[in-house]
Amino acid sequence: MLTVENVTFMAGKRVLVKDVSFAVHPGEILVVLGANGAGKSSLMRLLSGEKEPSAGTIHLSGKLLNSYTAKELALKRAMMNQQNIINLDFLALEVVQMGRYPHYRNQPTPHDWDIINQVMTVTGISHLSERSFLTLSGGEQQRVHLARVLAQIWDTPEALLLLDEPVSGMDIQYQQQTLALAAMLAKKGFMVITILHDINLAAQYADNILMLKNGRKWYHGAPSEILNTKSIYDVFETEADVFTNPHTLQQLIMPKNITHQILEINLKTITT
Ligand SMILES: Nc1ncnc2c1ncn2[C@@H]1O[C@H](COP(=O)(O)OP(=O)(O)OP(=O)(O)O)[C@@H](O)[C@H]1O
Repeated sequence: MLTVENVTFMAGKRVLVKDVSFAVHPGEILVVLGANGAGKSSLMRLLSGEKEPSAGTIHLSGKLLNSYTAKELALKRAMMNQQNIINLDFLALEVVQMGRYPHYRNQPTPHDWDIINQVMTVTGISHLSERSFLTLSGGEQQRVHLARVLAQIWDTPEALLLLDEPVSGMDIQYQQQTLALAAMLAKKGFMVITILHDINLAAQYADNILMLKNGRKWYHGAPSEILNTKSIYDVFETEADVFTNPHTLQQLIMPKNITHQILEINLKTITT
């Protein structure tokens, strides 16, 4: 279980995360939503142990997150960052292999290779294994990074999987596959926390949603409880219609067309 209690994070005098509390249980997929600059990535950096809270505590499996050694943490949580920059000329296979580094000494064992092959299959990148990472498209690179992160924790159920905008560069097929995979891992006992910008994907795949605004927890609960016109306006300052999909009973969010507002602004600029 992951327990976040009254966590605040400051960079200098700037408050990026303010007094946030929530818990995630094994088997749960939590989606973090919020406007640009709301503090989502800052929160993820705290949950991964990359940054320490300025106040409050984070416990992973009952132990204070910051008391884990780097090696222990590498076996208990994996994080896919928003920007994964690799400038060296590695093969896609070598990038995925990096995810297994914490598990072996000199060479990957047959078990490690088995996992590397499995994660490359489920992320649809087996055919890219001998390609130079630098020559891959944005969406392909993202899937290679996802495979690398999955390789790290694939054989550790109850591990914490942190995904910061994992599907942003992916086409609709891989968006669905990636989130279905995350949901499947949650069902196997992993704790999955993912930042998404697409509220419809959140409605489709989240067990719970955490909506942040100005670094604070604004809403937290099941999609059916918290996704509505008011919460979307509160958090995104955007008017949207929220329907219920008659087949799945999940929310469908349709932002209102605001072309007329933009035209008004442009018109004013042009005529002054
Ligand atoms: N080191 C820092 N020093 C000062 N301000 C920072 C620092 N890091 C982030 N910020 C600011 O804190 C706010 C939250 O940033 P964060 O990256 O967590 O937002 P986010 O919700 O992930 O946004 P996005 O959706 O655009 O990725 C932003 O306004 C950002 O400019």
